[in-house]
Amino acid sequence: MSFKPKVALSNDFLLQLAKLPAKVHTKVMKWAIQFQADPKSTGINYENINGARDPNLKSVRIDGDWRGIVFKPSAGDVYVLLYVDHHDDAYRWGENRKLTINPVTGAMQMLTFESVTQQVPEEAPSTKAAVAEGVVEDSVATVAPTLFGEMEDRDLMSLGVPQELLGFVRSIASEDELDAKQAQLPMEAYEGLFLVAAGDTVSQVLNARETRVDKVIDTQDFAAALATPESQSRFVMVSDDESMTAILNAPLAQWRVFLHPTQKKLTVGDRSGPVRVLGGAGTGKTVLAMHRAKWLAENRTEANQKVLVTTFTKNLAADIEQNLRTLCSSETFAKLEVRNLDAWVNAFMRSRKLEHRIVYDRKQDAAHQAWQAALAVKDSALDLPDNFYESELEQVVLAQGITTLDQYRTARRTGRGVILSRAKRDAIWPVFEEYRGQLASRKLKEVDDAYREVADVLNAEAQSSKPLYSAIVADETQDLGPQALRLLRALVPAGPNDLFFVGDGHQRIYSRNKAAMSRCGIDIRGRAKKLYLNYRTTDEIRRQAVALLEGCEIDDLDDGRDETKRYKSLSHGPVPTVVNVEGIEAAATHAIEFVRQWSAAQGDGGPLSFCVIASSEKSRDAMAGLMQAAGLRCIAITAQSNHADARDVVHLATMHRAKGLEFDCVIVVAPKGYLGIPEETETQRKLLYVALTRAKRGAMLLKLG
Ligand SMILES: Nc1ncnc2c1ncn2[C@@H]1O[C@H](COP(=O)(O)OP(=O)(O)OP(=O)(O)O)[C@@H](O)[C@H]1O
Repeated sequence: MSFKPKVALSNDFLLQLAKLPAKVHTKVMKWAIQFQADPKSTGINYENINGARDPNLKSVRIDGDWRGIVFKPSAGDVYVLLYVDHHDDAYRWGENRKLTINPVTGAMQMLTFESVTQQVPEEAPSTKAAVAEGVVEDSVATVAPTLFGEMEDRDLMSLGVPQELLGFVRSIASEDELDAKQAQLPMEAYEGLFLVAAGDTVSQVLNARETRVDKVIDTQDFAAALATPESQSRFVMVSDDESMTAILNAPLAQWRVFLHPTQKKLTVGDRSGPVRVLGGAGTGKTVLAMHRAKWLAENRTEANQKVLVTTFTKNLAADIEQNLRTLCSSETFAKLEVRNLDAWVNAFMRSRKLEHRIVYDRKQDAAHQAWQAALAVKDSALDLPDNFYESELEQVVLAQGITTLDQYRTARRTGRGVILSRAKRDAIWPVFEEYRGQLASRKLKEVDDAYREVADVLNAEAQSSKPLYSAIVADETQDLGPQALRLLRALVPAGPNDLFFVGDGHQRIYSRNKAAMSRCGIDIRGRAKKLYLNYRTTDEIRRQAVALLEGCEIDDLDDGRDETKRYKSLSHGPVPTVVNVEGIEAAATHAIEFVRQWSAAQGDGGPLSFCVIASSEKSRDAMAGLMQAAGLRCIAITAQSNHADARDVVHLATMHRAKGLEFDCVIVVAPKGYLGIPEETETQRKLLYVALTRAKRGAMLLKLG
């Protein structure tokens, strides 16, 4: 019996493919599809690479001067397409690479020999530029204190450090040096090392990763190595023309194919109950949520059921839906329902002939009148300002679903500042009662009340009707308040794979929606996970954004706290500029200059995407007018239109509307006051964090005086 050889592609190959001129791209694609079908074809001539570090790397002629580099071990039937380039460049690339298997984790790892070559400190000139394999370790360890010098080989390798890089890693003396060497390390090794540098033990890291290192590894078995989540974060096995074509056609959509090992582990397999995944901006939470939803739809959803994928913002839901459409087959997509929670609750109420409309803004129209009428009944002897009543309504009455005076008398009011005696509560309550009455007479309902009442309906029907959904996947969980979480809890019966939440306390921009999952009937104990690596933003932008949150408390969506220390970015770029400007005209001048400079620097590398992110619709529109007058095409991102991927325009968005989106470059325009005393400007600072972290490459913060 003959088996088809295993064929895989590397992420480097795809990145390189994306850079090729269109004509060559087509030829390489055609060749790669044939190669996938039969890598043993007599038409493929594998040539040795003289001076190669790895005898298993071969060169193959694709067309004219173009060469592919393929991994073809002497034993076993595995072929990996690693790289493509002009003849000389491809050979040079191949000479300096080696594909190995980590003897502890079993992961396939690509070594670059420039990185294995050590620059040893001046004190040890005799070993300068020695190769790491066994040579440098002792000399380095004695020269200066290092971060990982004391660690056992096995511990380092279990974090993902290749055996050949043990000396290289042991020489690292500071976190900055580790960051500078990031590109030379496998992703899992870099991540493991910075977590250890931040204070985690090796077993904490391995437990959190759900990685077992007690198996015997055959370091020649590349077929087995390809099956590890670490290998799959950089290599993908391709078994038919169709999947090969799909991958080659979108070489830059790496998120579809190469998941971070933690993303991969959380995507597949059963979980015994609700899962919560935390991660700073750009750590791939939405990507994970989409892959998990796909897996649940394909594997744990009956024919007449669906997976509900939900989030807070309407235009982010539209974005997710569009991406899921391309990620999934049509059969799978048919088992998904993507909708922001407000829209979902609205549709449910209509389907049940509940005629109330939902109040989204208490400052407008009928809701405003209702609120004013309610304030009119307040007890002036209490001497409490109007905004006290509004925050009490949002943070206590609506958040906790309080509907009677008795409940209000005993309500938790932690963090509210003002202490209220029973008599005062009795005097305040009529305002809230009046407000609900005023709303009801106008056929209106606060959104939290709508969530609560729908949850009550669902709970009452739970025994008698089949659940609508097999599972729920929620993005932006930090902006779903307690009643929203209770509603999600009521939508699926408690059990394996029921609820999957991703979110980030740094991005909590609706402070009224602060909720602890455990107090909403959602128990995540043993299923609380984290993503650490920022795939979107340069580390320079990430640091700048994080610095703005100094002094702010970041929660973990439950009763604990998150911290910023353990997050890192994979890419680097210029430090964002922060400029004080007087007036919107000056802000527009800086923004125009920024767009022109970045566009000029990009040359013919393809247009960049830009977004001006403003603190209000008014300043967004003023910036649009001024930039348009200077000849730049501008387009506003609204709840209805979300063309964030268009590249020949400058997008403009409010901070709330920009959530979840991303652009090459971002210009943030905010009043200086946003950076006032941290305790008083937490929400504003989080808005700035969200806005800045929308940028992939360049960012500027304009502080309006
Ligand atoms: N495994 C991956 N490989 C390559 N790119 C990835 C991967 N995961 C995520 N990305 C990319 O990183 C960027 C951020 O991903 P995503 O939007 O999922 O992050 P997020 O944590 O939801 O961000 P935020 O909370 O800031 O909105 C996107 O461009 C996405 O395509």
